[in-house]
Amino acid sequence: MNIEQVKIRQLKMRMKSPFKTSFGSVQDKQFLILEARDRDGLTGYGEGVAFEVPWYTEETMKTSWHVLEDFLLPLIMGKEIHHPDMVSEIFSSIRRNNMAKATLETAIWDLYAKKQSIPLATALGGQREKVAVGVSIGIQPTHQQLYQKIEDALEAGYQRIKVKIKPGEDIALLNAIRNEYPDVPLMADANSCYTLNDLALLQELDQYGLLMIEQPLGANDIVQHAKLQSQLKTPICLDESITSYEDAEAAIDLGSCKVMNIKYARVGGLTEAKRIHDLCAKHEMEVWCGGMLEAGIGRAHAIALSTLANFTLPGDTAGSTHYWKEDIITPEITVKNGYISISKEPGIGYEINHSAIERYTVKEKVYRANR
Ligand SMILES: O=C(O)CCC(=O)C1=CC=C[C@@H](O)[C@@H]1C(=O)O
Ligand SMILES: [Mg+2]
Repeated sequence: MNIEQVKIRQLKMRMKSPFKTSFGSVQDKQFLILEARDRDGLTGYGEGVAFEVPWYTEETMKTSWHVLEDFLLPLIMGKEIHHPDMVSEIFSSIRRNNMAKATLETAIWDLYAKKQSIPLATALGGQREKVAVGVSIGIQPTHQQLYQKIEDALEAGYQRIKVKIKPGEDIALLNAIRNEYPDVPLMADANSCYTLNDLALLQELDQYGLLMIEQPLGANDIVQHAKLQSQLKTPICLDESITSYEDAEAAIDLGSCKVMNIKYARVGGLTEAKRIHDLCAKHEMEVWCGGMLEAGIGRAHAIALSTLANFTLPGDTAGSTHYWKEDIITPEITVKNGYISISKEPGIGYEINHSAIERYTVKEKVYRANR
């Protein structure tokens, strides 16, 4: 592969309803799409998942664009790239900025798979023909509205329900859900809103039979989670804290979690996500694929990743209609009986809905390799 042209677009897409967490709310989602074309005229696509506000990680859509334009594209364009695994090595001189890196790295994985005429899932070493899917439900204005969302999700076949909790909306909320749905596979995501001072409260959550509690403590913490896990029955799942293979290694060594949420964008791309997956498999730690409220291109990458053997738990890879009136890929991603079937088409396995992309684009810029 030799990338001769890259187009970065900023898209603005309205979600069907706002997605609210302990740190903020999003409805008009703005994000990047990157198209990387190589000398043979084939194009790979990546999605930049950083939000407009740095509340999940330190990156934003704008920092991603800046880092791509000024640092990452110059390292890649016009260079011979034999395999996408080379990309993370090439990027190693640039610290962190993982979501920016993943935007370009995933486009190169898509391009690579298209060049080989194989599905991206196969290129990554995935073997599943379908992947199990759960759903993540943001904080709702009332319990009734939350129940309605849970009903809809169960009806659509989703295999587990994830709800968001925060101080003041935790015990009472889970209690209410468990009264209505005693047996539903349920987990709670705290997005780092507790500290070890909340130990007693977190221990109270043990009674609700949660599959896991996601990221209860600090977004960068690995040490305190180990202390907490040793005093909780509920398995801890780390999300924000795991930004690299080394973080995953430390969390396994210290016993900071029993489950890991792998988001390829949070760790800098599919190659690093695969390494973390393999490490977890070696240590018999189950993993699942997290989501970033992506549109179809980012979702397709996450779904391909989820075909690896140790993604044994349902991921946050809800189908297109869960968030969007119209997705930017065709066909749209559909969930049947709790599973998404893996496309046999080359690359991400979905066509790009160019007319939708054009309509949602608010800004774009083209970059060409210097010859
Ligand atoms: O993409 C999805 O469907 C799941 C989204 C989701 O739960 C999250 C996306 C982004 C930030 C967080 O709020 C949250 C998470 O922490 O996993
Ligand atoms: Mg999370």
